[in-house]
Amino acid sequence: MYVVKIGGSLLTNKDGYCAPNREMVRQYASLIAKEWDRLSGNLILIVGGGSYGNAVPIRYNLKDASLPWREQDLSMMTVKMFEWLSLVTEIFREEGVPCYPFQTSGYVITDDKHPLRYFIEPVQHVLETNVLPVFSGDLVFDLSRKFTIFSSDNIPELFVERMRLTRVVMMTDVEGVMRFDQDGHERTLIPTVTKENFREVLLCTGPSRKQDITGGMKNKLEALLRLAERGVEGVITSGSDPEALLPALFDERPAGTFIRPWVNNMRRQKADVDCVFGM
Ligand SMILES: Nc1ncnc2c1ncn2[C@@H]1O[C@H](COP(=O)(O)OP(=O)(O)OP(=O)(O)O)[C@@H](O)[C@H]1O
Ligand SMILES: C=C(C)CCOP(=O)(O)O
Repeated sequence: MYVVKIGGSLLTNKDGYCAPNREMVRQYASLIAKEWDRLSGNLILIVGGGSYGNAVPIRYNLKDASLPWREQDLSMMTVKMFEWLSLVTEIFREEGVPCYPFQTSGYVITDDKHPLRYFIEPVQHVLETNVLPVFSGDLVFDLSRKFTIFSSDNIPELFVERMRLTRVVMMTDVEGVMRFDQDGHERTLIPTVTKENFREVLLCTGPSRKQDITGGMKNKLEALLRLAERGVEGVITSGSDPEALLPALFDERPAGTFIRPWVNNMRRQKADVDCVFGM
């Protein structure tokens, strides 16, 4: 099973308000349509929040339940997110990819931002039907915080216990995880993240330079590190050319930053997991 997250920085104008880049969505849809025989039943798609997921909570004070939000606005994150998921589903359908959108607050409950209970069985049915499951972040209900904003970067971890994930690819608006020189001008790509260097690489990551409330590159890398210690390969790479998707999914050493797992997925059992990062 492969999971690809296409960043909101690619599929929307991230500094706007609910401003989709329909042409980019269509290009990804058409590429996946061409490869559908190979991908159907093996691929889960996640779309980033972009100017939906990161702008709506600011407009309606829903970034955090401690803010003065209004009850009549509680629905707005989910309504707008599902508008975005529906648009993606519609474009994929027009291009010949059968999709099914999942609304995240309907199947996940968190406690202090961490997923506590979630129901993945319907996703397995969608995959068995050779339909592409499509996910996004959302406002989700939280036992200790009332609600929280759940990033699309954290969706892949919901599948790891139930499915044998091979690789999770995150396509975004930079080449991968970059290291900046001291005056912040020169930057070089970090090609590989391992059990040995992940602490140092994490120090290079930070928030997004665009409108973003979920932690930018840092949250992305942390999510992929937790997956690495469950035996899942991770890739962070540029998706400004949608043609980069297939090599990112299938090449042994894809462009961008490769996060090499430090347990063997094939033999992985709970007790085997060598957790040095966070699970
Ligand atoms: N070390 C780093 N290397 C590369 N980018 C970094 C680094 N640290 C922070 N960033 C920022 O992280 C951004 C990518 O994260 P961001 O969450 O904005 O992307 P996305 O996943 O495409 O969007 P969305 O979260 O809306 O889906 C980059 O554009 C950059 O501004
Ligand atoms: C999508 C929501 C609700 C939050 C933001 O999501 P992300 O930009 O995909 O991390």
